[in-house]
Amino acid sequence: MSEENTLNQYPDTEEYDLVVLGSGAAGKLISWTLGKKGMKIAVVERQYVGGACPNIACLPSKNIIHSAKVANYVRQSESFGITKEKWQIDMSAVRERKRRMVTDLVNIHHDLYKQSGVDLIMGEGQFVAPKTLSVKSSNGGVRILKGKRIVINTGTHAAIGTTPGLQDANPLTHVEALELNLVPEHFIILGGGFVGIEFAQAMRRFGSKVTLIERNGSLIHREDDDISEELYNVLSEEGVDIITSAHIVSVEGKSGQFVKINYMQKDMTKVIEGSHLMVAAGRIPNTSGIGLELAGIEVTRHGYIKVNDRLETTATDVWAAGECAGSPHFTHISENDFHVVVDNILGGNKVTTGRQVPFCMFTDPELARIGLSEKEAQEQGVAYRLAKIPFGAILRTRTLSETKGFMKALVDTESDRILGFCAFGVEAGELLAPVQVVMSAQLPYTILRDMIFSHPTMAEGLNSLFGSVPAR
Ligand SMILES: Cc1cc2nc3c(=O)[nH]c(=O)nc-3n(C[C@H](O)[C@H](O)[C@H](O)COP(=O)(O)OP(=O)(O)OC[C@H]3O[C@@H](n4cnc5c(N)ncnc54)[C@H](O)[C@@H]3O)c2cc1C
Ligand SMILES: NC(=O)c1ccc[n+]([C@@H]2O[C@H](COP(=O)([O-])OP(=O)(O)OC[C@H]3O[C@@H](n4cnc5c(N)ncnc54)[C@H](O)[C@@H]3O)[C@@H](O)[C@H]2O)c1
Repeated sequence: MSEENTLNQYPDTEEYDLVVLGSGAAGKLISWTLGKKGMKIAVVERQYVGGACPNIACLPSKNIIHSAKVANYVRQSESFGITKEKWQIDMSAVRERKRRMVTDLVNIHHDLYKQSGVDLIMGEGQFVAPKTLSVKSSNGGVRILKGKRIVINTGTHAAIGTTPGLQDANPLTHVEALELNLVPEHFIILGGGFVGIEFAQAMRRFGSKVTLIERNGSLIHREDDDISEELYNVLSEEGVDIITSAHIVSVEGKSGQFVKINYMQKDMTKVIEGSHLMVAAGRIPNTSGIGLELAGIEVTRHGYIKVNDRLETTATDVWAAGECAGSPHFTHISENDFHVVVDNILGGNKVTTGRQVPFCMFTDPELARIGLSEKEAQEQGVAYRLAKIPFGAILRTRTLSETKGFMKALVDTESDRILGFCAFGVEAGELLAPVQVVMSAQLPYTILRDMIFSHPTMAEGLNSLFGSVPAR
């Protein structure tokens, strides 16, 4: 549709310098940054002010996971010399702590929108023409917004799949699981990836019987085998039942009452029954039904918005950022997408190519990784020297009674550059940062080997790890 036709069809169109569809990590930061520079900006958000991270994903899940960790400490308190009489889990109070945090975070977001002068418009947005969106609010009102530029940051949602009976079982996703006000009797989780694993440990620590079902031969199957095995051991020791190589055939019952999972494992038909069912089987981009085709915006085979390394879509002056653009599914990456888009809107040429993608899975202990894994190095034919030490070798872990796990580093055989680092142990996520800095500055591993770190801190482990790199 031509610009003239659009204006004829929608005479009340409101004009903006920039319209952002979806207020995820990238979208909100782009809007606040450019809003403060004087651009006239509208952000369209249908439900979650600030996006998934503060409302239904990273932060509330880590809040609940921390309550579960406290429960675990209380359970083991005698081993720390603290005796207890009676204790119990009050899931309503657990949920209340999480809800208070979310409310505080949402209020902070509202303040930041006000300070930046950005119009936050609550409603469901969809394209009706190039760079033109209709926004339907919950009270039925419709507004038409046209942007000189558009950023799409609509995120993803949990994939439920087409397994017979699964939809009808009303399974929980992470959204509903974070709102539980009781401890499920038997919590079954489909999917042994990040979401499934983090929830499995937390719910077990609250006292549920937990069964984690994964279709691949191991948990987080893309990681190195020693990591998957150690994780399996940690979860099993805590009493999580893990079923791998399972093909779910059908589901019966309703989550919250009674569910029955019929599955095949090694050509055998098996059944598992429980009280609650959660699906954590991957993500689907929020890109269908939003009129992308009316705006010249193409999607990939998997429904992600097609972008180049500047995050430009197939339509001029339209960018996509975060998960909907197929960027790695982490908040810090969506935040990095914000830098790429803002830089490009302001005339720069920042790209996504070659950026670091660190991650931390918030099990206890944590799993953190940056750069190449051994699997990836082998697949790519990259030669490496391997250093690996148990977490028990770090004296700090002894003071905490948290000696489980190990860390390893891959160092280039020709130079002293660090190719990859992986830690599965207490505070692993915090150990990632110094290694990343060294990698990013292209410094030799010997910097970490020889650095004087305070004693007794976890960082001392980096002296030991890099002290064990085989000589060239
Ligand atoms: C349980 C869980 C835990 C996680 N934990 C972590 C973690 O610890 N660390 C980490 O880095 N990552 C974590 N992630 C991933 C992380 O949440 C996402 O990568 C992150 O939120 C980035 O999302 P985004 O910017 O792409 O968009 P989102 O934050 O998903 O925002 C998209 C927004 O667009 C809105 N929207 C969608 N369609 C429309 C429409 N048509 N009209 C109006 N609004 C619309 C949505 O309501 C939403 O608010 C977790 C994910 C899950 C599910
Ligand atoms: N700490 C963090 O940073 C964090 C935490 C949670 C989520 N996330 C992000 O969110 C993304 C999505 O997480 P996720 O766990 O939903 O997806 P995922 O892709 O990480 O894991 C999904 C798992 O479900 C399995 N699966 C799929 N269908 C199945 C079926 N029918 N039966 C059994 N198993 C099945 C897959 O094989 C896979 O192992 C993650 O990849 C990650 O990027 C990050």
